[in-house]
Amino acid sequence: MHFTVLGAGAMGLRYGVLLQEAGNQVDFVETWTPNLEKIHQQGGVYVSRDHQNRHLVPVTVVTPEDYHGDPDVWVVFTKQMQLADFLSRTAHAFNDHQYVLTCMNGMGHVEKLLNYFQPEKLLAGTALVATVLNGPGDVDFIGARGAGTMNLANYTEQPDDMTHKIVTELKKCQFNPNLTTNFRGTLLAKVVFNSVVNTLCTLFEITMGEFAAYPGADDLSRQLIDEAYDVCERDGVTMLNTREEELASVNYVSQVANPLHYPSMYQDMSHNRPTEVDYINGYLVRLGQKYHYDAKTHAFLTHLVHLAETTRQAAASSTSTVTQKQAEA
Ligand SMILES: NC(=O)C1=CN([C@@H]2O[C@H](COP(=O)(O)OP(=O)(O)OC[C@H]3O[C@@H](n4cnc5c(N)ncnc54)[C@H](OP(=O)(O)O)[C@@H]3O)[C@@H](O)[C@H]2O)C=CC1
Ligand SMILES: CC(C)(CO)C(=O)C(=O)O
Repeated sequence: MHFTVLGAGAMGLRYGVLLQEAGNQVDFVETWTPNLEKIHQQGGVYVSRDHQNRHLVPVTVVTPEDYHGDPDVWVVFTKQMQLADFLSRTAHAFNDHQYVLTCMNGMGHVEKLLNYFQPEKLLAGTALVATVLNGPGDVDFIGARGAGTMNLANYTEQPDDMTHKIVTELKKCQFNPNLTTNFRGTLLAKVVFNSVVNTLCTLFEITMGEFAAYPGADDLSRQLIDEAYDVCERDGVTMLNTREEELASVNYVSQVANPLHYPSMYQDMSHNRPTEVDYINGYLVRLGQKYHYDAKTHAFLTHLVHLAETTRQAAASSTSTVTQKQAEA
């Protein structure tokens, strides 16, 4: 099959490189110039697994404007706030027979994708796998091959032949895909998970294992899970897990699967980039407001993340002003 990956960052590279290794034709489309330039200059991307075996994998990557292929499936892995720009710049290459698959965190992407793709060709899901971009053209797949899992569902909740073909290719890559027929329940399970783990680990600059080792972690998780479930249930979503199962999943992924991982939100915060919090905790707050439900803890955490972003960005820009003045003196 022919896959084109929109976003050659951490997760885009993980999916694209493994789909390519499984025998598919894979192209990448990227808007981040340093990444494009580095990959062109190196003749590919450096791939490691758990910081080991760093090796060069040849990949084809171009800007949206230079892309004129016609893939069977688009695989979309941008940050939520980058997606609208990616889509409008690549729109000339989209058509009605193409499928689109995304496992981005947060909510907001589905509506944007539906502006370009047929509802019956949209598959979305979640990826319980950690990946780190060390820098342009250099990616680290965290966790042993086949250790992670993913869930996916058709927007229409009606799998067709192509859905099964896509699942077969994902299986070959050992992504362990679980196909469900509950679209919103599948996506929101990960939003709830990320609203606890990504947000708290980011605020306290700790790994998932350090969070789970805190004796009060279950109390913190329960409060956020309860509020999130109160919101989702008001919206009529059939959640995949019970509240207790969701807590068990937070603990399993944090203690066993990825104890040493700093979630992707931390990776953004620590590099003074904006985070996806408005699409995770912020999404739950806005959804609650539709039903006059005040998701107070999620609102508070959303503010705390923005406060930390603002503080860090102000500190970074004052350091760069001082450095510039020293250079000029
Ligand atoms: N990483 C993970 O483990 C997981 C991520 N996801 C989700 O997948 C989607 C894609 O995320 P992900 O693949 O992590 O993100 P990316 O690796 O694609 O993010 C890279 C973006 O960050 C910015 N950036 C700038 N400088 C650097 C640098 N030195 N190193 C890395 N990035 C830099 C660039 O954007 P700019 O120039 O605009 O700053 C770049 O486009 C998101 O929705 C995410 O939540 C889901 C599961 C796991
Ligand atoms: C790897 C995982 C599951 C950890 O929360 C993730 O989604 C992230 O880092 O954003």
